Amino acid sequence: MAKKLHYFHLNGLAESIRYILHYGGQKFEDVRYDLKSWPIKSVKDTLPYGQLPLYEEGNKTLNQSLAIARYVAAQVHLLPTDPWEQAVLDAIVFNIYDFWGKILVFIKENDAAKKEVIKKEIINESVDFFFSRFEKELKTNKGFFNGKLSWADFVLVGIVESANLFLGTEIEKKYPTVLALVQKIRTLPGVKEYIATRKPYAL
Ligand SMILES: N[C@@H](CCC(=O)N[C@@H](CS)C(=O)NCC(=O)O)C(=O)O
Repeated sequence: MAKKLHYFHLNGLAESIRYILHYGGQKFEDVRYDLKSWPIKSVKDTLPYGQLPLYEEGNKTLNQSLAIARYVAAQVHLLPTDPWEQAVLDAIVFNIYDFWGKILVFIKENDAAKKEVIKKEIINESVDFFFSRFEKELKTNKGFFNGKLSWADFVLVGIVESANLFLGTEIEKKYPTVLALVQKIRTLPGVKEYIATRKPYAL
C-alpha cells in the first residue's frame, strides 16, 4: 500500500517519523512543503485539522505526529506488546512533547527581546528540568527508554534536533546518555543513509 508523509522541509514534528520509516526499511513518499510559501491554501484546506504532519496509507489518512510515529513504529516492531510498557512509553513521549511546548512558546513569540528572555529561560531551566529526567530514565534502562530501542527513543531524538535548530544550541551536550542515544539513532541502518543524503534545514 502506498505510503506518504506530508510535512515541511524541516525536522520539526516529522523527523522522528521519517527516521522510524527509514530504519524500518519502509518505502514512502516524503512530501515536503516550503515553510516560506505556507499556508498553501490548496493543501491546507485538504488537511483534516489544517496542520502537518499528515500520513497517508492507501486511502487512509492520519494526523497528529505522535499517533503517526506510534503507528509506523508498531509496523516495524518499535512498540512493545505489553500494555504497561506501551503506557510507560506513551507517558514518556508526552513528557517529551511537554518540553516541546516550551520551544513552541519561543517560536510563536515575535518580539525579539521577549524571545531572548524565553530562550534563556528554556536553556537555563526547562532543558535541565526535562533532560535531567530523560537522562535518568535512559541511564537506568540501558540507554533506551524501554531497555531496548523503541519509538520513544526516536521521538526524543527528533525533538532534540528540532529544538537545536530553533534555539541554535546543542541541548543534549550536558546529558551523556541522551547524547549517546542521539548518536545511536543517527547511525542506525536506514537512518544513517537518509541523513547522509538529506538536504540541510534552515529557518
Ligand atoms: N499536535 C499536532 C501539531 C501540529 C502542528 O502544530 N503543525 C504545525 C507545524 S509543526 C503546522 O502545521 N503549522 C502550520 C499551520 O498551522 O498552518 C501534531 O503533533 O501533529
